[in-house]
Amino acid sequence: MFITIEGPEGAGKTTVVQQVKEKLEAEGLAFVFTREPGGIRIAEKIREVILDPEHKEMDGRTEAILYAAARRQHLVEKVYPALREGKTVICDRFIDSSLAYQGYGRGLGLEEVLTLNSFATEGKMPDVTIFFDIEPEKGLARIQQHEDREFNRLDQEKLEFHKKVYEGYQQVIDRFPDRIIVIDADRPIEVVVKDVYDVIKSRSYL
Ligand SMILES: Nc1ncnc2c1ncn2[C@@H]1O[C@H](COP(=O)(O)OP(=O)(O)OP(=O)(O)O)[C@@H](O)[C@H]1O
Ligand SMILES: Cc1cn([C@H]2C[C@H](O)[C@@H](COP(=O)(O)O)O2)c(=O)[nH]c1=O
Repeated sequence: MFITIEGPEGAGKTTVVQQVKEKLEAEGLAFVFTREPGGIRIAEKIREVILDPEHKEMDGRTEAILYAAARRQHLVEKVYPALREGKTVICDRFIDSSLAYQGYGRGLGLEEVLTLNSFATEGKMPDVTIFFDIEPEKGLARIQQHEDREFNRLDQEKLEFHKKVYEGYQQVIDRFPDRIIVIDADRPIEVVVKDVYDVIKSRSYL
């Protein structure tokens, strides 16, 4: 199974996935946890280039291509080998982030970004995607409460951009209703952790 986690900034993806990971590892289950952009050396370097707040001049298409390049390398080096070994891969963000952020947020268009990514992934899509649903204002407020968090180039975009990304996600959910499971992320962490754990456990052993 290839499971992806999606949602706006500050939705709680990283926090919840970490707690779910601890629960699953305690049960001795063979899951691989990873993230995009990143997860392997080359993709982490691409991540630094994309998210560096100093790179304000980055063009939207350049951004989309860099995400797709990081995705390609991550799939080939980490995701496919794990799937071939029969492991379930849980990835924090994947193609839907590109559709929402670059396709809608940057206005490049869903079809164009899908085409670009189809080249990078050779059509590979997640088996299941868990969408952390929270209004962008609330997600941003969460991350702003934490002074120690570094604000990357995308975090620093105006609220208007994040609202477009959120609308983009709604379009993506409408486009792929069978794959995407929406979870209300505006609830206490332990409740969200339980929902995500239940989905992962049930979907991994179908
Ligand atoms: N359900 C929740 N209720 C309240 N606060 C939460 C909840 N989930 C996460 N948080 C807090 O919100 C902040 C953002 O969480 P986290 O970094 O996990 O979000 P994220 O979705 O990974 O964000 P990003 O995509 O921007 O990296 C953290 O300080 C975290 O402790
Ligand atoms: C995969 C992917 C990510 N993004 C954006 C979303 C976030 O703003 C950052 C990643 O930071 P996180 O703290 O790890 O969530 O990158 C994007 O715009 N397009 C993508 O394809």
